[in-house]
Amino acid sequence: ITIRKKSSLSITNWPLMGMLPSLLWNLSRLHEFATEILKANGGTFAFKGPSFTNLDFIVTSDPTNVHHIVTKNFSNYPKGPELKAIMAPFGDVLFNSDGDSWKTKKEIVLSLIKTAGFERLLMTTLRHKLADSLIPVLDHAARNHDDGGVVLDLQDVMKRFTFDLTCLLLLGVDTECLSTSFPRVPCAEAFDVIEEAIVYRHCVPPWVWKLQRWLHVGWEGMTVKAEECLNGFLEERIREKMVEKHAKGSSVNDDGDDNYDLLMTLIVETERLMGSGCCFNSKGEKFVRETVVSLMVAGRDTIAVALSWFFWLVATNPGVEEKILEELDRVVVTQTGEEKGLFSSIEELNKMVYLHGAISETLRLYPSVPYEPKQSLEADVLPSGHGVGKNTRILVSIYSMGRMEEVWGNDWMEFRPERWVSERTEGNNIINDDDVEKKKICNIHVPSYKFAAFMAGPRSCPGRKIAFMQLKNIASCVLRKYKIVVVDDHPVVPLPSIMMFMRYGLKVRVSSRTSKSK
Ligand code: HEM
Repeated sequence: ITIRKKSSLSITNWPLMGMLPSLLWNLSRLHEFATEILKANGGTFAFKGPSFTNLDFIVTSDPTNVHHIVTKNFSNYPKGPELKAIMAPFGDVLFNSDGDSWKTKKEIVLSLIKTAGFERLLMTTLRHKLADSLIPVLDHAARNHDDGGVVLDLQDVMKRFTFDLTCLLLLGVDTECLSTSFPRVPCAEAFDVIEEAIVYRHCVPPWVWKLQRWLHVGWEGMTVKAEECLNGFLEERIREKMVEKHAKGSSVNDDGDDNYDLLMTLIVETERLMGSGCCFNSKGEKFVRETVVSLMVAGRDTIAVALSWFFWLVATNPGVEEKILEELDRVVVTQTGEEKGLFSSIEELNKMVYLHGAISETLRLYPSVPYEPKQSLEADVLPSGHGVGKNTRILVSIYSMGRMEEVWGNDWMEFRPERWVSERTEGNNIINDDDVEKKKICNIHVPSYKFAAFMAGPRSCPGRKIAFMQLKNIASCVLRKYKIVVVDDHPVVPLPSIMMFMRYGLKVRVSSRTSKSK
């Protein structure tokens, strides 16, 4: 794929200030601005910061460059020390680790989530949380629909839902953020404050936030308190589990896959790595806590924002909504004692090919993680011909990658799940168009350096399968039960952030599909 240079759109490189004025001017529409610049410059652009700072970086959306950076020359492009400092409020987590520390953490994380036990735990926890919290909240909103209706911020609902779900999966405790009273939950709020602090640190020179942290003022002052709150919450859970482990003695983890306990497994694995009883000291406890935080960061907001964009795209594309509902009517057949279609089995999820396409299409246009930061170790030359100096910051714009005409065609701006669906006929027989039995409908595979929502190479997302299981189950349950209507004139735009949040949330009204409003 060669990305053609479209026009001469460029950014003025001012003496002393470099290109910073244009960047600041366009900050509120950062993703769009980056995409315009990248399209006009063949997919790669060298940004010059003010001459008195160290703010130069290269931004790219060129799949060939991305393949080079994240796979072929992976060892030359770690996350780098700057990201580590920026993300320090979460601790020494997987996302900001490099080298051996990353390998150890990754191995442990994979041993926790790539198991049949975890998959089963996910399915039962999801079923329980859908029935006990998401549906009651949406039912409550739908009951008042005829009286003008309750306006819900669906993004907030999804964030609360995924926080509860993640804590249940990882720690075995229900934080109950999502209920009709929309309570304030300190550990969830602390998590949000830390995330915002990380965005803030990306935007100001390091000496500013370091000084603020030292003085305990501004965002940094709030962040110190938030870290204490989140760490206190996690440490309490870890200590409880340690006590349980010692009470159980050698029978620990004898429950098999049916009663998988992720925190217990993590403690056992940590002790195997660092020695028995290590989780009672600060080093072992820190390792366990940081592994839990890594999985909270990985699996909470990524899912919440993907669902928010999905519901918005579906609500504003009635043709797509109709096709998803048709597919769900066809494939959701099990009657498990509860309402039909409330919760789907793995076999049913696998048959939701069009829904899978709609979710992939959502992530193409609105990837939960819009940028992937890297920093070169040594000088290099990218396949596009751009020179990379030693210690140069690189930003892969995943958002712009989903909008490149050369990759997605000239209808790249359209939300078209059909892009991801292939209808092959079985055998060589020419078949009738409506001979569905013989038609093999499946999803089209797009290489991960083109569809980069889950990134590519050794650091690609190991939670992709789990993510689709969650997204499809939540999406199918909600769509079958409720019609979602976005409030008139509600502005839906991305927040320029490390996560693809909607700036003003997603204000909607919901009505029950079983009532007259279907
Ligand atoms: C829509 C959902 C999701 C999306 C779009 C997504 C996307 C990504 C991306 C882009 C990365 C690379 C980030 C980086 O290197 O900075 C990543 C890494 C990762 N993801 Fe996901 N993710 C999703 C859900 C999940 C879930 C549900 C889990 C686990 C339960 C998970 C676990 C991880 C882990 C552990 C990493 C770190 C990999 C490493 O550094 O080697 N993700 N994800």
